[in-house]
Amino acid sequence: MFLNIKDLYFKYNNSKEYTINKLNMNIDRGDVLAILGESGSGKSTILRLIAGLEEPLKGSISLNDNILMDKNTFIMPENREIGMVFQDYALFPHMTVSKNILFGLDKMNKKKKISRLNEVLKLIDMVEYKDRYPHELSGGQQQRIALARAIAPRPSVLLMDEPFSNLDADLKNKIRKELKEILNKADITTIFVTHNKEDARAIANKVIVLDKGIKINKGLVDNII
Ligand SMILES: Nc1ncnc2c1ncn2[C@@H]1O[C@H](COP(=O)(O)OP(=O)(O)OP(=O)(O)O)[C@@H](O)[C@H]1O
Repeated sequence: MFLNIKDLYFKYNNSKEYTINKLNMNIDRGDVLAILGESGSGKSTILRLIAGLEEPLKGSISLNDNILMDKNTFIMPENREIGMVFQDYALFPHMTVSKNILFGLDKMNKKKKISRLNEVLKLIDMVEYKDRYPHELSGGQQQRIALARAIAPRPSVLLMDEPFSNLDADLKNKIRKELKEILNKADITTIFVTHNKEDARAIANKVIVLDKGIKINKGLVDNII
């Protein structure tokens, strides 16, 4: 297995109960996994734990045979090779599309950076938008830029928090299709969280269902929802 989470427990400082309660989860390379659950079930918290933005109380997380965290180890977020697309996209408003995407590529030399920038712009079909600012883009376009920025450094895993929550209902079908195509083309292992079964069905091949921080079901999308 590619990403392995074992007996993970987590609690926010001001909370009495575990937010994540003995979570076990595996994902294979190339999977697109949906974490499905109601508001407050702990979906975003799982992504933050995988990304290293929160520290679990107990358990372990490993990626591609490297331990990201266990009782002796804690790899910092910037060293985890994980890309994240936040619910509000978190684009830098004062930077153009190109600058936003280049931001994650600071370790590459200039020639490689430009070549990777052009590659991801083509992948998301937005070459002609490269000099625009985020406020000059639609919600769906901003989402694609956030996606391009996250995958530009070729992370091992892509995490997406509620990728459709900010989008117009009419646009949803189109954007679901686009996102699925981009993820297929980029061939990237992905975990995304959603409260919407249709989102999970449209994009994911596997799903886990979460209730109050506890995994209650898992499997192939076709068998579960
Ligand atoms: N920074 C925080 N401090 C304290 N409690 C928090 C914090 N962030 C989240 N929580 C609590 O942890 C629980 C899980 O939150 P989380 O955001 O992971 O849920 P979620 O399933 O992603 O919800 P939503 O679908 O509404 O985004 C909730 O009860 C929430 O109130």
